[in-house]
Amino acid sequence: MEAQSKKDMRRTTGVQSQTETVSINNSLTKASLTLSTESGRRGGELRWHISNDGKSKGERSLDFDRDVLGVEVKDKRIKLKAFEVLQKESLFFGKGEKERVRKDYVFEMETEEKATLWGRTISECIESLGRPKELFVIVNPFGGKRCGPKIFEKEVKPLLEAAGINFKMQETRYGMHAKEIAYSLDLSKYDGIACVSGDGVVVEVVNGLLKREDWKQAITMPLGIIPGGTGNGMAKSLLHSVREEYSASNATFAIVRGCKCPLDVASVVQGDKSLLRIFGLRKYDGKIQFVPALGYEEFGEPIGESNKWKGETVILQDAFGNSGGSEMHGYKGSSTEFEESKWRFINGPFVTVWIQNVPWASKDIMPAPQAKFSDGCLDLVIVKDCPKTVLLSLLLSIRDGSHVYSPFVTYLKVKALKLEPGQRVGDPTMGGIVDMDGELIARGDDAIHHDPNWMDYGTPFLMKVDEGLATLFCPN
Ligand SMILES: Nc1ncnc2c1ncn2[C@@H]1O[C@H](COP(=O)(O)OP(=O)(O)OP(=O)(O)O)[C@@H](O)[C@H]1O
Repeated sequence: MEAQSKKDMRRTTGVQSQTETVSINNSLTKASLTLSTESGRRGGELRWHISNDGKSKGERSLDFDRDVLGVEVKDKRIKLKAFEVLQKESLFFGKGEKERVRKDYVFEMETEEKATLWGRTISECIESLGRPKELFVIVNPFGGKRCGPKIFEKEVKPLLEAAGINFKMQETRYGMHAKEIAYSLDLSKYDGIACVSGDGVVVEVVNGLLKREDWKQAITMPLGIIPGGTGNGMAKSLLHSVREEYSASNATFAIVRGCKCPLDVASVVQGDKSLLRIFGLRKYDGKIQFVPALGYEEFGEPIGESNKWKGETVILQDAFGNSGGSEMHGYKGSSTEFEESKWRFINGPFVTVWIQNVPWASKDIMPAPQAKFSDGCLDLVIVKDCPKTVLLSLLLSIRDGSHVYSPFVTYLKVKALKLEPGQRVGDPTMGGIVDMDGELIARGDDAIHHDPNWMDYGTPFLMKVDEGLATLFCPN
């Protein structure tokens, strides 16, 4: 009989179910273990009756993919380590974002053999989901409110342990350390790199991977983002897309589950300097030239032949910021040429220009509601010069993305973009500030301290996108 059950459970297509008597909290009930195979992916759930004083109180179930971190068997007992959804009810809007809670369910089977068999079956089912087994975790102790190490200890580590994921954790010791780590890490030992940080450290990791000789392979390493900084637009964008509550533990669970999605990588070129960035040029005054994406060809004005953008030679810096010249290895930026494309332009004055690849710039600012992780486009959001009262309401509406309906906002998708920084709006003697992922990269005023790493404010920037070059762990 047991051999037969085992054989049934191991069939690889369709749906199989088996029911057993189990004891939960000293009360006997029936539980069904169901396995299914859909498009080669195995799924499964455990479902059981709840009763009180002999009266049925309905059913409960745990889906191994969506709700369970791991399983443990001891003697006749099976422990399912769950991280299950509690649907929060919002007073005004019905169902709110999904909140998860950590809970263990212990099922006592009739015999040790039955517990071993079900435990093994559940464990095999979870293993077939393609979850990571070994993770490298980078923690920025100086990100945001400097809570990275605490977030790791309290929220990340317990979930990784419950899921049986081995990890090596390293705190960054100085700026750009994450880039160095990604540059030299033995990637063959890991199934992913998780960052407990803001978006800045994730960008460093992408840049570090792209500087490697083996960058083509290295950039396929899945990256996980657990919010621990001030600018956590990526984590917010990922969780919000599936209505999951924005939290470090939900972001960790997305990594545990092992679903992946592609991520566009934007390269930014300025003469012989170059930066690779995922998204996020936040403030800019001046002129914009662009190659519109399909469906956005009517935006702006056409550029005459004589003013056409000619492109620039891409010479990247090496992993640690030194210009390497032609002998340098690593990724050389997007190779798509736009010289023959139909460039268009929009001139200022602008109040703000946002260039995003993800909808959220931080946990409560959504400048680009239409942005997609991997559509090969940059979302360009231009706030034109407008009265101060309008600007104030725009700044408020940017929290839910409704600013895009304002007549003072132009929103379009572009394939390539050239920025020519101009003077600050309202003060022709001052230049603006170019800020990327919250990091100052160029400024046009007479700053007392001029950082040698800043780009030249007067020289145009060219941005291009490499569609789906990197890979992210995502919640679904
Ligand atoms: N130990 C450290 N000491 C100083 N700087 C560090 C350290 N570790 C990382 N950094 C730098 O901190 C910067 C910001 O990191 P991160 O994105 O994690 O946090 P953040 O709070 O969102 O920051 P920001 O809002 O400034 O982008 C990165 O540029 C990184 O190089």
